[in-house]
Amino acid sequence: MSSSATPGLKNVLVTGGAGYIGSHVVYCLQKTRRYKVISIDNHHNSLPAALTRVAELSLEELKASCSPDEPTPSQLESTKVDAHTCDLTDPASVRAVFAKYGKGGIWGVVHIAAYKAVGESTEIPLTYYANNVSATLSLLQIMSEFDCSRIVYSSSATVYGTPPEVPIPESTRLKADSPYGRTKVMCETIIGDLCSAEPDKWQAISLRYFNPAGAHPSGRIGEDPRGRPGNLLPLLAHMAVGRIPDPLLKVFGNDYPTEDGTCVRDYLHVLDLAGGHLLALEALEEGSELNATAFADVKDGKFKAYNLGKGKGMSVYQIVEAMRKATGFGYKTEVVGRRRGDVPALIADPALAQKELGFSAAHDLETMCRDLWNWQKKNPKGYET
Ligand SMILES: O=c1ccn([C@@H]2O[C@H](COP(=O)(O)OP(=O)(O)O[C@H]3O[C@H](CO)[C@H](O)[C@H](O)[C@H]3O)[C@@H](O)[C@H]2O)c(=O)[nH]1
Repeated sequence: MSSSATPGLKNVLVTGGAGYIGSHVVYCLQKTRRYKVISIDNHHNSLPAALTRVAELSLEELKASCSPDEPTPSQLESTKVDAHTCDLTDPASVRAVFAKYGKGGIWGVVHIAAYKAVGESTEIPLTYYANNVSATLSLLQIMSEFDCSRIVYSSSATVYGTPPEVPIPESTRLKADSPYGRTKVMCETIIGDLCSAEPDKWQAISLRYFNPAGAHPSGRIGEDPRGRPGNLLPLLAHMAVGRIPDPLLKVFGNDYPTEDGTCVRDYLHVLDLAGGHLLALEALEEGSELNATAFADVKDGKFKAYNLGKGKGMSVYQIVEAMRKATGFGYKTEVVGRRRGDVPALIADPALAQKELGFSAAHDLETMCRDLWNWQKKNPKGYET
């Protein structure tokens, strides 16, 4: 063990720790007081301030929960993040982070960092393959060198492309429609192959995210996209807070085979999504109950993929209405042509994650929109405020 070990805490490396999902995952890990988080982020689409806020929030919550007693040194340590600004495509700097903790010093990895814009990936595919696939390969090689062989991988509903049916079970064939989606399929394949090749060493869980939204209810951490948001909920939040001149929501198509003609997605609260990562990490703990359940039926290496969604679809118009209620803003909409790459409906079948991990996306749409608006109101310019 390295000198960087804190008794009672497992060291977990989170890639993309300062991002929207990463920061909420780090918060959830810290809340257990069982992990010490190390973060790697290149700040391509995030700011270091996110992790400063997470650490402050965790410390405040810890002190409040201990009071009148003082937190223990291990509890205090769990609220700190060892944050590194480095790029996963640069093996030397990633290796230096692992070297700091030594062989076996990092217990597991939550690998979130990736480029994620579907449209952009069709324009610059090589950048996506390099940043998402090559970087993952390099990370796995470095993990192997340092005897770290537990990984929770951030995948996406995009791996299903246009699914033959909704809700979508994990057994659905993978057939991504974009370079971005194919990077996710490739990384799942690589990780699965590794688990098959060395079944006594590697264990991995891939989490296929549906559409995360919302923010921590404190309004201290949330989504802070650079420039004009491309995704629906942050765009509506930016409109309501006055960041978009002449706000007009372009609805990408109302001629889909859905109830109101607009696309349907499965939106879930980001804290529910982040909680799924905790369950996945627990399932990678040898001897744990979740470990036994998750891998009970696995024959060819310990690799498992789970959908993280609510199992409930919402149309674009339903989302606009929910945000109108949350913000009081009078959204104007205009129907335009379909957006390239959009599919009519993506709804998770979350039964497997519920049964094997005990996962539940408990927050409702109203809470999701309220928390998103609370974050946006308090931070009209995001972390730059
Ligand atoms: O200005 C807008 C923006 C979005 N939409 C619609 O709103 C819905 C949701 O769109 P988002 O861009 O918010 O989300 P997507 O489902 O397209 O994308 C999400 O899911 C993808 C997988 O399907 C990827 O993982 C991606 O990174 C992630 O943001 C879609 O029907 C889209 O057509 C509009 O009508 N107008």
